[in-house]
Order: sequence, then structure tokens, then C-alpha cells
Amino acid sequence: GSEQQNPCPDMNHHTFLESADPCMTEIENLTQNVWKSHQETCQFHVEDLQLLRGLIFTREEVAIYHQKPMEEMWERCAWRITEAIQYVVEFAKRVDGFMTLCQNDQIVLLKAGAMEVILVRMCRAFNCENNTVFFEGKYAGPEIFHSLGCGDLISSIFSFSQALSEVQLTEQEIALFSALLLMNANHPWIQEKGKVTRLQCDLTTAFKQLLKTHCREGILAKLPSKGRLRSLCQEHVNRVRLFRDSHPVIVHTLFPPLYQELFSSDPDSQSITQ
Ligand SMILES: O=S(=O)(c1ccc(F)cc1)C1(c2ccc(OCc3ccccc3)cc2)CCCC1
Repeated sequence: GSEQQNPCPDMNHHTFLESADPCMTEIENLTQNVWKSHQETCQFHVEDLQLLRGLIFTREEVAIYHQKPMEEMWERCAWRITEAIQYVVEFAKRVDGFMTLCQNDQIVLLKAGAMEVILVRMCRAFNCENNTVFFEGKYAGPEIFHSLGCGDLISSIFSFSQALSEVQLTEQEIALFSALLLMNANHPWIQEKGKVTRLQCDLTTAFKQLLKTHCREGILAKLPSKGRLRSLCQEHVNRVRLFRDSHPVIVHTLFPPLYQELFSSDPDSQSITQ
């Protein structure tokens, strides 16, 4: 009814007339669709990740990682993250409404949000009891990434995962939060702002409805801020550029093209492989 606070105040008048408020079943359908999309594209099931927590790299195995050259460790992480991004691309494609956006907007949203979703998804593969993360088949502490030569980035990633895993997000909360990170209508290069705004609003309503139903509104204050996520991703991009500037041939020949597109090209270059 009209007394109900309109969940999307920034939707301007004509957009509002075009598309009246979604009714509850539409919002519930969206919640189910986003949860199903997450389950089908989460790369590792959270039950399996928990079972594997007992599998930790031995000191000898960590020593072997330490002996690997910086270039090799970088290439391994680049491939790991590229795999993770491919699952995030598939997740986005299955979220109702994303495929109705124009190609440009799909690429812009993924370029800006894929890394953020990966960082949020990472908390599922993080064990805050011993500060380890699932990496190449076993759980590893930050020291395993030593030869990358970017200790500050690694410790930021670990402390981010630590903070997020304390919120103990459910799979449904991770699914909706991830979809919201991607559908960011305020991005400068978006062409069809109205359509992305509508998607963002519906996902916001779905997320708030989910939290309300499960008495979980308290987590909103514990979620990482946009600023925190953005600075972590920017730190990552800066490090990749630093590495690329000192190892151009390695990055150009051995890094996955998608990774190069997303993280080592200049900000507004287009054409990611679909
Ligand atoms: O398992 S990981 O390789 C991992 C790497 C570093 C870390 F601290 C924790 C985990 C992975 C990852 C996370 C962030 C990444 O970008 C940052 C980055 C860091 C260093 C070099 C390149 C990129 C790269 C990869 C987690 C999700 C997908 C793979």
C-alpha cells in the first residue's frame, strides 16, 4: 500500500510508472532464483570445504611453495582467480534480469564486481580457527603466499576473510549479497541505468526481506563496506600492474587472457570474452 516505504526511493517517477512495485511472490521467486544460481555456480560446496578443513599443508609442503619463483606463484594465483571468475560470470548469467541487460552493461558490471564477489565467496573457504584458506587442494596460512612478494595484500585478504567469516553468512545471504555487489547501477559506464536500478532495487528488497524473515538484520552493520571492498580490489589491481610492469612477458604470455582483461588492462577498455 502507499503507506509502505517505497524500497527504491531513487527510482524516478517514469521508471516507477513503467514498473510497479514487485509483489511478494516475485521477490520470493527472485530470492529462489539467486540462491539456485549461487548453488549451481559456487565452485566448491560449503559442506565439502568444511570437511577439508582437516587437510592442512605440512611445513615441508609450505617450504616447497617458498622455493617457487615469484613468477610461478603469481601465475598460479592468476589461474586460480580466473577459474573463480568464470564461476562468478556463470552466476551472474543465471540471475534473473542480468541477461536482459545490454552486453556493455553486463561486461561493465562483471569487470567492476567479479573480484568483490570472489572475496565474499572466499569466506566459505576460510577457516577462522587457524587463519587458513583453501588453496590448491589443502588449507594454507598466509605464509604459503610468501614468494608472491605482496605480503600487505595477502594480509588484507586474510583479515577481510577473517572479519567476514565471523558474520557466519548463510548460503542464501552470500547469494543475495553477491548478486547485489554485481548489480551496481551507480557505475559510471552503465548505459541502461533504469534497468540496472530496477534489478538492484528488487535484489535489495529480496535481501532485506530475507534478513527480516530470519531475524538477521543485525548482520547489515557487520557486512564489509563498499569502500573496504573497493580498496581491497584496487590494492589487488595495483599489485597486478606492478607485477606486470616488472614481468611483462610472463603476464602477456602465461596469464589467462580473462585475468589480463579484468585486472591488468586500463580501466575502461572493453571486450571481455563472453
Ligand atoms: O586461493 S587463492 O589463490 C588466494 C590467494 C591469495 C590469498 F591471500 C588467499 C587466497 C584465491 C585468490 C584470491 C585473491 C586473489 O587476488 C589477489 C592476488 C593476490 C596475489 C597475487 C595475485 C592476486 C587471487 C586468488 C581465492 C579465491 C580464488 C583464488
